[in-house]
Amino acid sequence: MKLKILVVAGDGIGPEVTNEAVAVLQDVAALGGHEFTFTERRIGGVAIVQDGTPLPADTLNEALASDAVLLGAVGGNEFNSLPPDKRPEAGLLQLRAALGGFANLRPAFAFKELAVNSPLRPEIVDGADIMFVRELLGGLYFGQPRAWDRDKGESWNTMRYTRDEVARVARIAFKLAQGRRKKLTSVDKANVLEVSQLWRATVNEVAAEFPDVTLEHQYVDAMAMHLMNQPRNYDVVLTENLFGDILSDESAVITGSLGMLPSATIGGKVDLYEPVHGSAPDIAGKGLANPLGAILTGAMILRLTAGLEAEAMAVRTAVRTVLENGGRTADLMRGTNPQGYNLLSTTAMGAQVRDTLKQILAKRDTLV
Ligand SMILES: NC(=O)c1ccc[n+]([C@@H]2O[C@H](COP(=O)([O-])OP(=O)(O)OC[C@H]3O[C@@H](n4cnc5c(N)ncnc54)[C@H](O)[C@@H]3O)[C@@H](O)[C@H]2O)c1
Ligand SMILES: CC(C)[C@H](C(=O)O)[C@@H](O)C(=O)O
Ligand SMILES: [Mg+2]
Repeated sequence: MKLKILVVAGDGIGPEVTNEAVAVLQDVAALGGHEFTFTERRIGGVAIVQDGTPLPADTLNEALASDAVLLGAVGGNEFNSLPPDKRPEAGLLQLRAALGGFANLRPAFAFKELAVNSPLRPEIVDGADIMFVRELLGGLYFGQPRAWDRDKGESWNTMRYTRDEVARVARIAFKLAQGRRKKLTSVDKANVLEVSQLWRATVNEVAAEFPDVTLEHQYVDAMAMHLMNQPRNYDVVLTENLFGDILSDESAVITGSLGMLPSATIGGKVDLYEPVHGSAPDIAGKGLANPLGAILTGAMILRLTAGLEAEAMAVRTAVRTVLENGGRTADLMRGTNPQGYNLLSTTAMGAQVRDTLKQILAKRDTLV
């Protein structure tokens, strides 16, 4: 099959981790006789410096002409004094809005090999497998008005949702739950916010279309606690933009590292793929970044945009096998006795995944 992928590697560890994801996808294409083409464009801080804007028109045009966009990360400390609409992060928000994907799927899967990395007890995290569905185009991120009136010493952001915006993302979450363990937890703050009351009422309405799915509601503050106490209780977790941002990073505690988390954004003109983590300025350029979140994001491209389910599974199996064999980036060493593990750089981890993947795909071909 043919696939045109735009790579916007961005800032910090973005280029380091996307390089590894692209190399994995190139191997999948070569071994399977698929034609994947990769184009690179600038976004974020690197684009501010070189083009004067965090989302150059040329990047956006290329994105709109692609089947999928793979983003590394944006942001850096040198931009911290800029107002939000001028920062590298603004380029990412503009890209998300232009591509139109509103359902951001953030799976948090606890590989059992990494249970020891979690500060939670292994018996709590082992087997946890949550699909967060984060609404990505509404809420405080995009609501108007937004401003900081320096003279008055007052600032505003607006949390706004329409019924249709909630219903369309809820339908995606219910459909995902139907294909999984048939449980949906919708997270809001309906005890305080009108927006959350509309959210909850709309989710209840949509639930009537999916009678086989069990729906429960949780307040976001309690959910932050439940996630740590009993992560295995959750299947699909649906929530609005900012709550989803926060809870998905929290789920890094379950998976052992933020560097393990992939994401895919669907429902728009072009699918957008990004690991959940940011540009990690504290470790950028040192070969310390864990590329597995980006590589698993590549697997989501294979599954969701390319429809190559077996190849997506093979990538995941390759990741698991490398972990089983003791391969660890530095972030995955935390909490472990280093003996018995191989400390790998970003590129060495990518290479191990690819070597293992080649073996898996070669075996599969002999079986077919
Ligand atoms: N999608 C994105 O582009 C995105 C997402 C989140 C944050 N950001 C931006 O990134 C910048 C840094 O933000 P932050 O430090 O709060 O969050 P971060 O996700 O960049 O890093 C948080 C912590 O996790 C570690 N970490 C993150 N990814 C890792 C990986 N792959 N391997 C190993 N360790 C990893 C970092 O070293 C750091 O200690 C900010 O400008 C922020 O706005 C961008
Ligand atoms: C960088 C920022 C705009 C982004 C978000 O808040 O959506 C990030 O934290 C994420 O989780 O993708
Ligand atoms: Mg985030």
